[in-house]
Amino acid sequence: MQSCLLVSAPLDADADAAISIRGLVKRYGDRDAVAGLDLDIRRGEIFALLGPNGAGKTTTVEVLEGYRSRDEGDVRVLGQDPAAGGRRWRSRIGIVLQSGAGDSQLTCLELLRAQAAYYPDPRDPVEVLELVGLAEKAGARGRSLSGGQRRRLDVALGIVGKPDLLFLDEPTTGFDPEARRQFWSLIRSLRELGTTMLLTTHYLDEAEELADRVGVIAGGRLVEVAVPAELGGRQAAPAVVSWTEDGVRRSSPTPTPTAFVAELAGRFAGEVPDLAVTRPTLEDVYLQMIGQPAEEPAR
Ligand SMILES: Nc1ncnc2c1ncn2[C@@H]1O[C@H](COP(=O)(O)OP(=O)(O)OP(=O)(O)O)[C@@H](O)[C@H]1O
Repeated sequence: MQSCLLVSAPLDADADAAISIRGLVKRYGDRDAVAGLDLDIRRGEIFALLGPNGAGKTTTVEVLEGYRSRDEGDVRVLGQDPAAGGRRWRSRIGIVLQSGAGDSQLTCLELLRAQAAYYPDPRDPVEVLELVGLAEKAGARGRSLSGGQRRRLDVALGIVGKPDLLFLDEPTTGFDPEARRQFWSLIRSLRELGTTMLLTTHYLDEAEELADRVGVIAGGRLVEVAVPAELGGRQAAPAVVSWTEDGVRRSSPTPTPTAFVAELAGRFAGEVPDLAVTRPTLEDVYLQMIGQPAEEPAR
């Protein structure tokens, strides 16, 4: 039995993973929007899918949600093929789309109650409003909410069914910095409750802050999957030590920054002016991976 599993594991989707994808292909006409994608997302994990516009993120996620057909490949979401997922399977999945239900005439609580009625074992709508920080807006109509509050309502609607797996599509677009931080803390609370999350985002700091692992997709292919700190060999990349000397900003890459700084400190006999030790950011390695320069050239 064991040897059989070992032989077949690389080819077959993993039924124990929250999401397992093998050889996914989706074509629009003669164009491959997704061109042979393999990925496993573990239960309880927060996974961020990164990629430039048109990379294939939405197409992939829609296949996983059961809203888009595929041309090739084996896909399992919570152990089911989403193309054949029934009502019971769907009730275990939550989806937070880019544009939500914020314009509704119903109040927040009414909306949540209506949504909860579709699920066999929903969360208490009042508790969900508290969890997303909208308790005081229970009686407010969706259209009276601010942009950030509407997004929280979208998340509330996505989680009221107590999903095992939550899809979040660019959840914090348009948030102010404080609202984003509050939202991140909400996502962490959901993780503590055991929810697996697949997040697409264009914010690299968001991926770094939240994700256990990130996957970079470009041209319909997965370029790399790694924990954020290790993407693109970041951890092993040489540090860059920068300082100011004789009024000039200097910098030097070094594999041994501690020794380098000690030597500098000796030379300056005390504080090294404007000393900084940096390593490539997630954004640096991401832009390199997708073939973009780290900084836009001046026009
Ligand atoms: N319904 C469709 N018909 C034809 N082509 C499509 C369709 N949907 C997507 N595409 C194409 O498939 C490719 C992948 O699109 P997709 O929306 O999956 O990218 P994305 O990574 O989600 O982009 P974004 O970051 O802009 O949301 C793009 O070239 C897009 O133009």
